[in-house]
Amino acid sequence: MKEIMIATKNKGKIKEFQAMFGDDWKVLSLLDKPFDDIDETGSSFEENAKLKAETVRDAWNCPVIADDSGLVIDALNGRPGIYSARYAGVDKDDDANMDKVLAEMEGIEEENRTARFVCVIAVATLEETHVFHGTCEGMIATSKQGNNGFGYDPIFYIPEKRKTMAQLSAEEKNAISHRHHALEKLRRKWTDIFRQ
Ligand SMILES: O=P(O)(O)OP(=O)(O)OP(=O)(O)OC[C@H]1O[C@@H](n2cnc3c(O)ncnc32)[C@H](O)[C@@H]1O
Ligand SMILES: [Mg+2]
Repeated sequence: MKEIMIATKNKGKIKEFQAMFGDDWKVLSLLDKPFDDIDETGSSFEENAKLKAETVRDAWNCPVIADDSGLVIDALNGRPGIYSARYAGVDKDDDANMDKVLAEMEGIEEENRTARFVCVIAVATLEETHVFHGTCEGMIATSKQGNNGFGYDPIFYIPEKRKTMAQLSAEEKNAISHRHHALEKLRRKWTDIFRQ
């Protein structure tokens, strides 16, 4: 089976990448092969995605993919943005992060609740690094709904589906998500990048 290393410790991302790559691939992550936490010191999704992919590539000398993603809310001037994982202070407390967003969005009218998920995938080969951007448009709900997915999915409402991202099945999310769109762009370049 073909293997690909994704420099992440996020179980939600790992599950989605495995589903999107399919059964021909074994998706490996930093949960399979431990790596010290990487400080996300970049000032954009792109910088942080590159940082994660290149740090692990340099350490292990093999091609590495990384994903930096987050929620961009218009009414909050783009916050939480690159700080999505640590928005409420403690790193990766999804409930606290969503509560903070819901509190900040209180009283904001429906038409001003527009937001998007952004995903930047960086592919660091031994020679160079490529980046691919994907977005998914939606609105910030007024309460949490649904149990699927991860992160901010319960408060991300998709008007076309009349559901939050967390109310979609994994298949439905993986057909429309920011991660899906970025991965599709990578797919189109895959043979150029890996020459295989
Ligand atoms: O850095 P790694 O190890 O990959 O894992 P992470 O969780 O820290 O990932 P990021 O630094 O990219 O932070 C992204 C945060 O944005 C949120 N997020 C990203 N993709 C999401 C998705 O598909 N659905 C809901 N929330 C998402 C989620 O809260 C993540 O923790
Ligand atoms: Mg992170």
